[in-house]
Amino acid sequence: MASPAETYSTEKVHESANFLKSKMGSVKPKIGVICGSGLSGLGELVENKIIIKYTDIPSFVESTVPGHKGQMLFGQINGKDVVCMQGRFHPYEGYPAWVVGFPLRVMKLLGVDTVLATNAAGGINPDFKVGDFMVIKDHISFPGLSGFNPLRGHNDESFGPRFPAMNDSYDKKLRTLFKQCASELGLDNIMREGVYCNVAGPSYETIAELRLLLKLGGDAVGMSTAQEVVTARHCGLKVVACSLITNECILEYDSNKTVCHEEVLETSKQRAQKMESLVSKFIGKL
Ligand SMILES: O=P(O)(O)O[C@H]1O[C@H](CO)[C@@H](O)[C@H]1O
Ligand code: HPA
Repeated sequence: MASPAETYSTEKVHESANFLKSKMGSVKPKIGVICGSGLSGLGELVENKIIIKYTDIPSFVESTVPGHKGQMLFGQINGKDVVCMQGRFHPYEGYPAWVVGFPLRVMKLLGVDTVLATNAAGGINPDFKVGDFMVIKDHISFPGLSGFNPLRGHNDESFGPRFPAMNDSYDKKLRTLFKQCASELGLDNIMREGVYCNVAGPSYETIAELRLLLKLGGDAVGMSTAQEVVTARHCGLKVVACSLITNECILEYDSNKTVCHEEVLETSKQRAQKMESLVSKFIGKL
């Protein structure tokens, strides 16, 4: 079993990438896909799959969350070479922020230039419905704002600058293309765009916290993605990201509803096929 490296080192990221290069055969991925909770089915789109368990990759850690398979796939989606993370790492699993972002630097070294991240998220915006897709326009990362930033510590200049800009994190042209693909598939009625609030988890939010997120301009909430996006943007990868709204956020004290991970996984299962069609079409157009 791979154990988490104590601190980030340039050698370790090169070691992981070199290991993967020795396994990925003739695949030359320019596109990296990250599967969110319950969305591992996106990996089924990968043809001529080469499968590598995270636990076999030097300096990778374990994926411990149900709905995250914990393996890296190489192959083709809709004719394009891809690397696909079937499962991601979350800060609440106990991993430092840089460990959560580590695979993005590995992807960069593998030749990736565009990352498509997916996630499961709660819908804060009252107009959103369970089962909607939300292309992410921007994020608010509460862990990031309070110091849990994947770039904290020594800056590896070989990847990017000490103070990278994040105002253009979610690529406008890719967002437009993603929405256009949704239109072509007749998914306009479930396609939204909005701000993803990244919280630390693993407890879901209180009503007062959700009301705060709504007031701050958040449309959806989840416990991932921001650390990956910050790491990706730091090293110049383009990013497009899509949330699946898997559950309603409870904003009223007299509600008798609640949220649980089983509901999250169930919604993901129900929407898996639509997400797969959308991702496949989008990748085909990159
Ligand atoms: O963001 P992903 O990995 O899709 O998963 C989301 O679903 C889990 C909670 O149900 C949390 O891990 C949250 O971040
Ligand atoms: N809150 C936080 N993370 C989540 C949620 C939620 O409601 N749904 C899926 N991931």
